Amino acid sequence: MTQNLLKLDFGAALPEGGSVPRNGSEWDALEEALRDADGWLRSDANRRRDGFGWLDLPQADLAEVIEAGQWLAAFDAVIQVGIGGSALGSLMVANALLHPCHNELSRSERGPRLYVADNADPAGTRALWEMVDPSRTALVVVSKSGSTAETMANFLWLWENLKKVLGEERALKQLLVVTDPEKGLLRAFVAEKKCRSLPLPSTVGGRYSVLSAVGLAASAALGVDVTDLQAGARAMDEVLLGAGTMEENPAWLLAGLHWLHFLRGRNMTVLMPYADGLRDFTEWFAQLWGESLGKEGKGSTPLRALGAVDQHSQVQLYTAGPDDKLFTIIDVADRGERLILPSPSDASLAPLAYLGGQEMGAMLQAEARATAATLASLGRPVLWLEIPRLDAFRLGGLVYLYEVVTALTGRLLSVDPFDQPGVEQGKRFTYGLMGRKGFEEEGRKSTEAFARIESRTVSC
Ligand SMILES: O=P(O)(O)OC[C@H]1O[C@](O)(CO)[C@@H](O)[C@@H]1O
Repeated sequence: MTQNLLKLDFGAALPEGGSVPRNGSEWDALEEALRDADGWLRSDANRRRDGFGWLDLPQADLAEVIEAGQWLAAFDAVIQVGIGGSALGSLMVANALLHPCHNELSRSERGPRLYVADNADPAGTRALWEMVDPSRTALVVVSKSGSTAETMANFLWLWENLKKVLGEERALKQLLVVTDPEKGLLRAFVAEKKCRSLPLPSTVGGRYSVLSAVGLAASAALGVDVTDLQAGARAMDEVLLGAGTMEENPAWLLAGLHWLHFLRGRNMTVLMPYADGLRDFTEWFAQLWGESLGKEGKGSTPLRALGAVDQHSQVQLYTAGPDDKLFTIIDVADRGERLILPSPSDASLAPLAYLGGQEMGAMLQAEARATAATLASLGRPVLWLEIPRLDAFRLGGLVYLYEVVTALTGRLLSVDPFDQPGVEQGKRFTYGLMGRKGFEEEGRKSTEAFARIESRTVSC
């Protein structure tokens, strides 16, 4: 039974551009491997293991999250402090479902403005603080580990300033902490201060946490129907559970095609939605894909693109550069918004008559089709992923789909899609360079390694 979640056209993404090979072929072997990978992902043995907890989020009770969202909605502004998986999810949901204008922070007619402090850049943090009225602002600090330096730096500075303006007692009433239910520095802070908190289940990894309080609390405050978002993920899960071939199962298909193109040297994947609202979906995907699969020298590079914007920036490379990419063009069939273009009234603009009477969204869709057709005509592997409209239900489905695709692809690559050991060295070097006690050796090693970089210089 279709759930009207999406349509995925893959005719031009089959290796060698041919039909689906059968009978003991590479495709059959791959399908078998995907069946195993799916079994591994959904096995009872793994279900409670670290990293697998996101599979349960579509069924989770959202009462606490919705209550927190209602509490946050009473403020004029919500500052979410977090980085990576502790920020990208909220940004993606808010920018997809509310005012999808990629040059401005999310806001909704009804709810508060959402500000996301997701970098330790003093200019950004100061500017953000100066945009809000502290007495009408809630601070939401999100960190699974509770110790990420950038998040803690922003939290310390914003929390101390909030306390300075409001006094601790009142400031505590405007604070929400989202972190591990048992461990970590922030959990200790909650215990000490008895402030509001929501758990990020310990079996859920940061980049797989958008359908938890991490992505949903602020989204709910802005008026996003988080119940519908979750229902979309559940509907996608039902589709995937009921589909036992690559042609029926969009997760197996996407994971399988990425694998087949890896083997053929295409280790970059371009996600190019033709909708401003999905710009941050590509940012969210980039962390999910890159941090899950980039291991042991394997993995594929996620390239963020936005249609039609990157037609005027990257498409030259996509059409005439190296044939090392798999493309996914995402289109939204019904954009809701309609802008009919006027016929030019100025004589000098007469050559634009072809635009007159056109609907801008139809033009954007024509551009999406034209880009996909161009790539296909050049033999570049391209997928066409179409969602009926960009609403909470479809976004929930898309999010869950890509989480499953990423986990299955990790299994095919024989890497652990749920850890990220490669990020730790940089953090230790940072602590060393900042003079953190116990990291002296890391500081020395980092300075030594950096000396190689600055051993040769040209400056002007
Ligand atoms: O939620 P935390 O623990 O602050 O981590 C933030 C992000 O940093 C990382 O650990 C990478 O350094 C990501 O995996 C994670 O999403």
